[in-house]
Amino acid sequence: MLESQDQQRLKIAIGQAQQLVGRDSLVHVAGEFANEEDVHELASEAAFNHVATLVFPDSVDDVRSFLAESGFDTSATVASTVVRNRLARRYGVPEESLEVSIILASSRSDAQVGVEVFAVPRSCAERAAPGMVADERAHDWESHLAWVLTGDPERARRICTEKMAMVPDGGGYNPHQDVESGGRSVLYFRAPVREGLPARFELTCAGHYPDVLAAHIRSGAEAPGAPTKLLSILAGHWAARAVHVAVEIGLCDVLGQGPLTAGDVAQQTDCDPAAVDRLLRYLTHLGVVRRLGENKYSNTPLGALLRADSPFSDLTRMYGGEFYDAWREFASAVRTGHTAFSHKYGVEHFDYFAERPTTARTFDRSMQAVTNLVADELSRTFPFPAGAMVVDIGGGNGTLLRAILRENPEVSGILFDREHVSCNAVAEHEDASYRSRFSSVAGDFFAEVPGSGDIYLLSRVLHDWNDEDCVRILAACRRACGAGAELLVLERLLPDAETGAPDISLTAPWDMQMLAITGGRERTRSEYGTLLTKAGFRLDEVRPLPVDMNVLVAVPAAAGPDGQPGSGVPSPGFRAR
Ligand SMILES: C[S@@+](CC[C@H](N)C(=O)[O-])C[C@H]1O[C@@H](n2cnc3c(N)ncnc32)[C@H](O)[C@@H]1O
Repeated sequence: MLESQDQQRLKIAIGQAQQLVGRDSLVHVAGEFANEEDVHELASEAAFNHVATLVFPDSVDDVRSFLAESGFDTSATVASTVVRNRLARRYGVPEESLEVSIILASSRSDAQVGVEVFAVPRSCAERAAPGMVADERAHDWESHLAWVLTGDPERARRICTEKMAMVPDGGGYNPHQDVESGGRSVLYFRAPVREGLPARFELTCAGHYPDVLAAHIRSGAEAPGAPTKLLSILAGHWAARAVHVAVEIGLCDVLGQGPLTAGDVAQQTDCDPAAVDRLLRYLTHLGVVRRLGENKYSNTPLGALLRADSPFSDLTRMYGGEFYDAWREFASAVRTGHTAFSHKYGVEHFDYFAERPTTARTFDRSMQAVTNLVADELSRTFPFPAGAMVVDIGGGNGTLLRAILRENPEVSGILFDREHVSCNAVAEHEDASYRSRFSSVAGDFFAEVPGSGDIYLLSRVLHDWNDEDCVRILAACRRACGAGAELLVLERLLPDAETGAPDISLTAPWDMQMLAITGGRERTRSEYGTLLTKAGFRLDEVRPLPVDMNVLVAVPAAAGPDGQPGSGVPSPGFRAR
């Protein structure tokens, strides 16, 4: 069924499309810029194509039926990648948890009246991110107007930004669309708000224009919004502090019991009512909480992640605690190349944890936040073969190994980590159903790692270390593993420079975290390939995982480290596929 809000949304999109069809539609939306000669020229080279909107039906067929009843023919459904990615980022959920379909529709009476509908089944949206439906309906972030260009895209881009006060808002190239014309390029803009029209514009044209796209994406950072953007960057640590304080005072825990007023929250957290009122307003702005009727607040999906039962609350404590204090010394890290952490505490962070059991536990739990998001997908991508022995090197408290052992009842696992970490981990797995298949070994991965493995895991270990140390860790794995073993390296990847695409992933900020805290770095695929080769492995393939993570699959090369023959005990030759 289509709820009345969605019916209304589709009716509005159809009405706008009917209104905009025709040669002068761009002039129509140009508002105070409608008299510019250039705008008229651009309008003559830009055919209105569609109005896009997002709805939450029971099923995609409900959208088709509604459009058919409204006099529209619909195309085959296509899976969306761009809108799905944006929604996943906005709500902090894995992309895989969202089904987003695209339905293109054109009016039977005038084929130029086009509507593009993004449809997310309501049950899927509510399951993945409770509150998404209401948020999207309230803010209308995904609606846009689209034109197809026949003229020069660079000229069009300049007219839009210089003559129509539009702000570049990303773009892309899809080689799979319009294949016979060399693919399709898309430029996105944010436009001055015009009463009743979406504030996002899309210009598309056949062909690939890498220089135009690069200039457009670059200028997004330099556009008239730059001062505002700079101010919000400078205020970035206020956001991190506010979220950290929300965790410290247990704000999201009390809101987890149900909607509360600022006064209730202040009372239950033992804080100043006026200050909490203002904090809640800022947390609303950040999307952590949402304001309901009767001056009550509730957690958004983001706020729910900050409750004490979520490892993200431990991550927040780490980032807002020792790591935040270390970041004050970031200038020293940039000047010397040595970690800000060691400047602050006089010792590197893993040694610091070894001396402080409580902080170490918080760190180990904090690692679970991301590991939980990738563990299931890894188990799905690699059906670990029955009888295999999985060795998780630097496996922390065993979250990843636990997911693998639960999912694969015929698989056994060894958790390998430093003494203080593996001791804690054993206790955590004591009552688990897979206990008889789980063992924990303490040691130092620079010296030696367990030798009986068929599949070795290095999850978010290598990015903690410099190249030289990585080769030492990998070489220890290479010495331990037999010819038929496999090594799975889980890491984020920096883009290889030659793609020229802007890096909007989480990898670049995390590279700074590695510089400040661990002394390691994030790397490109080819940089990991080089390290693996040096240690006697061959990088075979890379597969994506949620939250910008990847699994790099490597196998022992014929020669061992630095060209020496491998010396590991031969394994039975299990393959993780
Ligand atoms: C960033 S954590 C990753 C934890 C886990 N693999 C995950 O992905 O959630 C890095 C791990 O390496 C471990 N580690 C650091 N130095 C080590 C060493 N010399 N030998 C063994 N483990 C070490 C740390 O204790 C920590 O658990």
